[in-house]
Amino acid sequence: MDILKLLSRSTKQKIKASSGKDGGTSALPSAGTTTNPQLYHDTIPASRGKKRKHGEVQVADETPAQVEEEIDFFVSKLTNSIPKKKGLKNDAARVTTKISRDISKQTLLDEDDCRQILRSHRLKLTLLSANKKEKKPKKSKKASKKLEAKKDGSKPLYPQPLQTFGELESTYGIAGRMGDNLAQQGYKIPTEVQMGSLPLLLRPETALGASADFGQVADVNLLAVAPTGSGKTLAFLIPIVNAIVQRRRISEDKKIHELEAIVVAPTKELASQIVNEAKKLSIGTGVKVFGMRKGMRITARVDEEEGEDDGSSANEGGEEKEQQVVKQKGAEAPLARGDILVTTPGLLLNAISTPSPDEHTPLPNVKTLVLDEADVLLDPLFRDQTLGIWNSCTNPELRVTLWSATMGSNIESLALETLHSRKARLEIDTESTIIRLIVGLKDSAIPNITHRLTYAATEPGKLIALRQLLHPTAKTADSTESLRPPFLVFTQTIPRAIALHSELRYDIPAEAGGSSRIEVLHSDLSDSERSHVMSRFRNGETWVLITTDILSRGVDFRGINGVVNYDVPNSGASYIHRVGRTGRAGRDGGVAVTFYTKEDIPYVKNIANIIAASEKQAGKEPGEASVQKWLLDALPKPSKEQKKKLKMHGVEARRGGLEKVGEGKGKAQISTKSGYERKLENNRKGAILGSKRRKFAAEGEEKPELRAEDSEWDGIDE
Ligand SMILES: Nc1ncnc2c1ncn2[C@@H]1O[C@H](COP(=O)(O)OP(=O)(O)OP(=O)(O)O)[C@@H](O)[C@H]1O
Repeated sequence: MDILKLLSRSTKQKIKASSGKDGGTSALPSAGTTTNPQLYHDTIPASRGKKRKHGEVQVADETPAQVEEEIDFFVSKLTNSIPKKKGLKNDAARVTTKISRDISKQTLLDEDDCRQILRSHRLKLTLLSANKKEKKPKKSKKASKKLEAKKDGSKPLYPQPLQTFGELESTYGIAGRMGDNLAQQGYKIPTEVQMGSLPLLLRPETALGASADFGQVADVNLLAVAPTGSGKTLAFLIPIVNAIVQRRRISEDKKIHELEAIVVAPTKELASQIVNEAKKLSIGTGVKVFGMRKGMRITARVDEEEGEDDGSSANEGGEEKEQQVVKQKGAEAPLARGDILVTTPGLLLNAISTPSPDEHTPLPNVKTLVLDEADVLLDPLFRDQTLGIWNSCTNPELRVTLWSATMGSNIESLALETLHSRKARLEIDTESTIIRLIVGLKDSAIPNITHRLTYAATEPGKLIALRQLLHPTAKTADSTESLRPPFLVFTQTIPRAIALHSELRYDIPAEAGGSSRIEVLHSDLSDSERSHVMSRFRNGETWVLITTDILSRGVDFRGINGVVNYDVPNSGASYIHRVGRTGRAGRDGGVAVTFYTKEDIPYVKNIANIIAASEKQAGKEPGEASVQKWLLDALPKPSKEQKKKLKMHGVEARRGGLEKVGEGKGKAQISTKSGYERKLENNRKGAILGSKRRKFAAEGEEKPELRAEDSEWDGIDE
């Protein structure tokens, strides 16, 4: 079925590739081709990149040609689902693994080669130290910069880059079964963030080799800033799963599961995606992964025989092997079992809360804490919840890794401070360091998508423009105005998403599936509705998904052709994450359309700058730029105050619902509260209920029931 044909009501359409190398429909992310997943592979001078032994260096560009992978958004992908039986079924995958293993049986690179390869992939690694900066005498800007680099202890690092997945086994000692699982899923070439982080997290002493002149290689903490869709999930999961597999290998009782790693993510959708990825990686390893659920008890240690928990559902009943129950929440509360817990911060914090508001029950066995979308998790609104979890991890060997495509420098210093103060509190006498890994240009949108910044003048103008994207007409036969499904549409608020959905639900002709092809997802829906909408969109039953910023971060839909910012995002970071839902894993052909009206003019310069930087990275000539220089110059620069207001409340004029076309002045003002205010209100309600509950608990009375919406933080929304 040709969706576009049906959507355009049989209007003939010529699909023009936006940026694909091979032209035609194949350049669309959902149309089938995937290129090298790496975004940056500048050439290395011929004299560089040689191994000291075994001749030629196996730089990523020279790895065996990547097999073009057919992606059909409308057919659920086999390798994306968890195979029911253990073991490799695919001979080709076995052969690939074997080849990669053989390739990588080589010695390590010297520092100079490492530097060249890291540079060619635009990887920058720096060791940051929590040592307080000393006051500097005033000097020229240049001189004082140099001085700071010395005094704050930061130092460039050139660790071994991971060049093939085969090296994971041969050089970094990951379990063979994990290697097989990676091959089975078709991973061949590591992305940049995987190249830079995996050696460090798996075997820092090997990765840093002679360059490791700092003492604390054992507890490498990492802050990674890498583009959207660049494979950060795998980069943080491989080391966690591997560490658990290795520890379990030498453990006397293999049936005991300790909670060893926690992954915190801002939304339920992202958390459940991570659970799924972790399970795929752990097949056949004995590692148990589970997602946090409301009311779950956390135990530090559980015997496998006490009941099976495949992690997909909470396990009822069961007794703890050891009396290390973190929180007793009633006999019928499900017991969380496993080695890796994936959670939103509110859910876990609730599970470990104690009668004292400043204290949480410790999680002594947790050795790795991962903050995915760390900049959101450490944003003032959610900071207390995240730091509450961080500080509850009392293991002296705790390693913390922070990941995002955007990271303010305040997050860096907050992370360093937290490491430092935690160590001081636990009287750990080692230096607090973080290795910062930056891939490409920090805080920028991916270079492999096409951006369109479209002036729609008014709200009705936006609706007309969106309909135009849905119903390409003969006049726009070059398809520059059309957008091929599947695509995502972002609005500023929940009411606007709902209103937009009801505006458009009959825009898809019945013969193309009708209103069932357009859906809406937001945090006011129940958990089951949310996961139902997600799976329908993932397997291609829904073509257009209208949503809020709840889906702007981390969520990975493999074959999305486009993103429409129906409402201008609240910040530059939000733009980067929203548009990063397309063009994943280096795929070409994604389109990001942003509508703006006269109300948005004070705020769009930021977005225009991000687009310009992204296009510059992509090597576009000034003539090809989608934002002309005159527009960049003409747009007003928002003040700090304006930016702050926008981030907190969104565009003022849009804080209600969607203005109904043709209704004149009678606007459909559905709500006057911004998402931020609603969250604050919810958090406040939650805090009041929480303190009431603690009071009751302290007095031995029955606690008041915590309602779902109070007990759980839904993450960023609106
Ligand atoms: N080495 C690889 N080769 C090919 N595909 C990969 C590789 N690593 C990851 N991927 C795929 O890339 C996609 C994006 O990965 P992932 O969701 O981890 O990105 P991310 O960096 O976390 O993005 P975001 O910043 O949006 O959260 C996934 O579909 C994943 O399977």
